[in-house]
Amino acid sequence: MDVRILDPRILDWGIPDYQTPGSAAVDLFACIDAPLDIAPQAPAVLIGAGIALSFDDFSCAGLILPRSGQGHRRGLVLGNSTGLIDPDYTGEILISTWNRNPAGSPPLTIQPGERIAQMIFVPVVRPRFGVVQAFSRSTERAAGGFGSTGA
Ligand SMILES: O=c1ccn([C@H]2C[C@H](O)[C@@H](COP(=O)(O)OP(=O)(O)OP(=O)(O)O)O2)c(=O)[nH]1
Repeated sequence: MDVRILDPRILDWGIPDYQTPGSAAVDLFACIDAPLDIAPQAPAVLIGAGIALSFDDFSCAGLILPRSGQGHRRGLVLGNSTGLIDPDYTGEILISTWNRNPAGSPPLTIQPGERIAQMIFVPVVRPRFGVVQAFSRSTERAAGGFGSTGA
């Protein structure tokens, strides 16, 4: 996969980490010029990750996820819950950054180069839909969900 480095500071912040063995994810850095305050419950802010990708083919996509520590401990999560990077997208990867803490909490300050999210790559399956009136195969679960099997 080709990557364009749109912000040269990425090279100092850790592009070698993109190949860390054992890590499933690529950390994404906040490419901002100065510390950025994000108020609790304010509309999500788009922060550039300083990279653009060219996927080798359309069999893979990227998913942007929160970092556990940032989200659980600090309250810094994604305004879109999960970001989907389509394999035909060649623009800068953007991180929808949201402070989920209660109104009245102090703002969260994002530092330039801070790792605010992470991205994984997943295979894409493209099932061919055949439109039917009823399914020919039955299952034990059928339409049961949302706790239908117990707590
Ligand atoms: O967190 C994100 C989510 C999306 N994108 C980029 C890559 C993605 O391929 C494109 C479109 O995202 P998506 O398909 O989720 O957006 P949409 O709201 O469905 O708009 P579109 O009509 O552009 O598909 O925006 C990001 O950079 N970061």
